[in-house]
Amino acid sequence: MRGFYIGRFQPYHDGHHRMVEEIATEVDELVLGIGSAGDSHSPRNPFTAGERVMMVTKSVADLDVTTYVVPIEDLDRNSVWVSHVQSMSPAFDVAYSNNPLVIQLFSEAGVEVRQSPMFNRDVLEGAELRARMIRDADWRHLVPDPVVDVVEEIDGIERIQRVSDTDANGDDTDDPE
Ligand SMILES: Nc1ncnc2c1ncn2[C@@H]1O[C@H](COP(=O)(O)OP(=O)(O)OP(=O)(O)O)[C@@H](O)[C@H]1O
Ligand SMILES: NC(=O)c1ccc[n+]([C@@H]2O[C@H](COP(=O)(O)O)[C@@H](O)[C@H]2O)c1
Repeated sequence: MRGFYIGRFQPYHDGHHRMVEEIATEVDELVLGIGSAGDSHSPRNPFTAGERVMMVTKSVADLDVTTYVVPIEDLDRNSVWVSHVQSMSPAFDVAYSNNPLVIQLFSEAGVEVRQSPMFNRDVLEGAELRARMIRDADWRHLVPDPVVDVVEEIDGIERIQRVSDTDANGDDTDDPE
């Protein structure tokens, strides 16, 4: 059986990784969708699709499941998003998500959806990780080790601090959703 799990992974963190580890116990193969793949260099989406492909690929390398990492760009039309996903991904039998819109769209399209518990959500949240990166607070213990390496390789802290400087870029704030 093949599963599908999509996130923006800005950045990929230990909450995502816990979810992937749980999914790996239920499926033979797993497609990891890099959502909002066209977005980067903004406070909410600082990292490119390619950079997120590196974070995810290196983090799941040791898991006992075959994985495929597939960037998926956003569409203006929610009603055809599931078809768009299916056109970009290896075929899958079950989708995993805790995102209400994603759950609704897959369910309406007749795709089985499974949810997982939220792990340590007070800190394991992308917005919290990005806020820590911006203010130089400790974030490294909240992500898999390969993500630290990728952020360093791409000079990601300098990037997120620069694009979050409201004097330089006030049009895409990272306010809580
Ligand atoms: N701590 C967590 N435990 C379990 N699932 C999580 C956790 N954090 C996020 N998820 C789930 O992972 C998927 C992808 O989430 P996403 O990439 O938006 O991360 P996020 O931490 O919610 O980031 P952001 O704050 O940037 O929205 C969603 O289904 C989300 O509910
Ligand atoms: N119409 C669309 O393009 C559409 C609809 C639902 C989800 N998505 C994407 O799926 C991903 C869902 O991941 P999150 O759970 O991280 O929000 C996001 O990148 C989101 O933009 C896109």
